[in-house]
Amino acid sequence: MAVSTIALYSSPPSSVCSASHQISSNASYDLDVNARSAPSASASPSQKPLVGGLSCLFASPAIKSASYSSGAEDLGALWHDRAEELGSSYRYSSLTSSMKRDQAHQSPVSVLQGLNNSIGSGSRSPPLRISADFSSIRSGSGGMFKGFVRHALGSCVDYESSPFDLDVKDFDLSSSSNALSADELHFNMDENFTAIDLPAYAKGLLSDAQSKNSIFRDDFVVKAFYEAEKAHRGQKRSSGHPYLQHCVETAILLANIGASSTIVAAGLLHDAVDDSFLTFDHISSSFGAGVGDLVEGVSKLSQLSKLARENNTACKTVEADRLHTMFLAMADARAVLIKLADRLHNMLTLDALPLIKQQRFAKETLEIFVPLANRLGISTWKEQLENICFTYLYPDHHQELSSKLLKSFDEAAITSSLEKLEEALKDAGISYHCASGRHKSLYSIYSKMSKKKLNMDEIHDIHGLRLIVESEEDCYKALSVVQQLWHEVPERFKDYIARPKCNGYQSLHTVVTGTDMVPLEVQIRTKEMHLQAEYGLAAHWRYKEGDSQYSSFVLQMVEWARWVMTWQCEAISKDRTSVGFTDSVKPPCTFPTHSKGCTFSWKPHCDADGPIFVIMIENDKMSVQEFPANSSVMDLLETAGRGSFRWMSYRFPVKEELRPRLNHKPVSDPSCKLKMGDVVELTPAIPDKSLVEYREEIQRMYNRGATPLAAGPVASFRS
Ligand SMILES: Nc1nc2c(ncn2[C@@H]2O[C@H](COP(=O)(O)OP(=O)(O)OP(=O)(O)O)[C@@H](O)[C@H]2O)c(=O)[nH]1
Ligand SMILES: Nc1ncnc2c1ncn2[C@@H]1O[C@H](COP(=O)(O)OP(=O)(O)OP(=O)(O)O)[C@@H](O)[C@H]1O
Repeated sequence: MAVSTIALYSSPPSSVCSASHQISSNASYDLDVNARSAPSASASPSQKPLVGGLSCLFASPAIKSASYSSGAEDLGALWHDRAEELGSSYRYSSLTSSMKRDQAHQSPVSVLQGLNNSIGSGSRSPPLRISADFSSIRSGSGGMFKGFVRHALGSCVDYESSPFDLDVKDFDLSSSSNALSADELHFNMDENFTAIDLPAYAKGLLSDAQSKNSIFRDDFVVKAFYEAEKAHRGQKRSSGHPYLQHCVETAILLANIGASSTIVAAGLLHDAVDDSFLTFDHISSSFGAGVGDLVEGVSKLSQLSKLARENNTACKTVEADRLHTMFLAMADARAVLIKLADRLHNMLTLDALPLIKQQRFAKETLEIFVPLANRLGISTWKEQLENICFTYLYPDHHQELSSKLLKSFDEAAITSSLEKLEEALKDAGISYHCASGRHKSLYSIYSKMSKKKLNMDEIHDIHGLRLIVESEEDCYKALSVVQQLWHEVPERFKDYIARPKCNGYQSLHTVVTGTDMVPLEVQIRTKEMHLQAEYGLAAHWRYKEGDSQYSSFVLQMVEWARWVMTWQCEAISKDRTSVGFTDSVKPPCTFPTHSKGCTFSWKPHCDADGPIFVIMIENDKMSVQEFPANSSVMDLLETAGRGSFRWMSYRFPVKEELRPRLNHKPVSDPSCKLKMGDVVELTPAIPDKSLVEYREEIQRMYNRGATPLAAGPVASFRS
């Protein structure tokens, strides 16, 4: 079966998203990544197919606005960095907690809490390839980070005096202009649970989501929408837009890559616990532990990301690498996906924040989230994130490059070249699996120019075609078709089939002068070679990360995470099956279930000695530490202790006693085992002031030649 895909961006960029389209040379050559999407005049950015590595080329705020007409720009720039901006943006109203709870009880969602719990068994639509019973997955405490989160958020919640104060006219919901009216909202749940219970702006959001993706008509997802509305009622983002809008846009991004209803529901609820009185347990009991665990996982990732951002942790390569690994290994890979969608929407609406914060978030996104999207193989999101970061971090370079490229991007040339190639292949009787074309993204061009010290004319793959054929022989036959169609640029031919790269990468590359003299890089490979180039040793994510030496632990984990993505996201799964990847029905390695039974979490079974990465906070400084498998808190204290012999100048080591807290709770049993992503805070048992006094006392004694006494305050030290 052949699949033709071209995903391009129009110039001017206002049609970037709606220009995504496919060419089916045969009706059965369908690669409909938006299978569930309702027809929509304005496709969202994430409706672009993943095949071919799509790029969002123009990420400047103005252009973004033009591009994301389906919703994102309507939010304006609304990101509220909850933990950082609480004072300025959120406030408590005069409502007391109990009043808030009462209010919650009267909300439509309380009606739902009595619904049959089977609704909470995860997805109404069955998982794509393997059926999984999420209801059997329990989260344990369900609130490990809750105290931490509460503490961090402080007075973050802005409860309006009336949940219905918000009126649709207060918000720019132009994205809903073509949406259904509230009366037409689709759901079919409890008869007491009607659209009338929703404030007008929320009805607009729901109908808008339903018009974009039919998964928002799924009862389970609608129920999650109501719960999210209840949780965020009255809350606004920095720009004044309702917080719920962010949750819905995050969920739409997930829906548009074909995520299951469990993931979409968790996307709607991803901030519900951190920002309201809802608990993980409540979410688990209402929606099943699958959703509860995901929301908890996202919350934990958010906290770690905030810590890392505040400490600028990821600026060090080693720690950044550890963070990438930790993020993937500590949580269900689907939680990482939700966190990425959350970050993408926040980046799309970054304008509302002050410059310094825009840059801090852009830097963190580039250091942590882009590599995660790369590792998960979500290339559309990766490229959008990169391009947005580029705009904020290097506005001058971005401006310069985009103005040059505006002139040279020629997607019409790619479309016509692809058509021409397909026609010629047909005439020559060469069958192929997939033919695709892509523009290189602005940021990718910028990176390549910086890394290789090239100017723009020296980048030959700004426009590229890729052909996946059946056999090696067909590769060469197709090459000669290409050579007959166009002029080859001298010295640009590479035969990585005859001479594979060290990592095993195989493909034929040539650069031709295509239609209108646009240089066109053509890659030709078999599907086995392609799988190697996407998922194997020569995987694109590894190629893009450079020369890193990965432990088998990291490699297995990424492979696992990608497999989960394939399994859980229709679009990615179609991408793989279009080139004949059939192994996606089973994990690439025999992984056991997660300790709490979660089949989506990675566990280093194949390599039981894989390291554990732990966040250590000592003297208010955060670091990511690596420990061998099965290490305990005691082992960590030993390591920390080694760095804590503070007064070596006294010629005897004095180590302050450290009081560890594990995930915000005092440690009662230091032999307890550390887990990936644990946060260990080390605080001296002795207050700072006393330490100074003790130090002076010891110094005095030492000067007098006396032995430090074991009695009194000095007893608090142990060497
Ligand atoms: N997945 C994967 N792709 C690769 C690898 N090496 C090269 N490629 C692809 O091949 C393209 C060009 O590779 P080469 O022909 O070797 O070109 P180059 O010398 O690296 O640079 P240019 O010729 O300037 O593009 C890259 O843009 C990638 O798309 C690899 O190890 N893995
Ligand atoms: N000629 C091509 N045709 C179709 N897709 C391509 C082509 N070259 C690369 N791609 C895909 O485009 C996506 C974006 O790749 P990107 O342009 O960032 O890097 P690259 O071209 O693969 O590498 P480099 O920047 O080192 O040349 C990836 O999914 C990649 O596999």
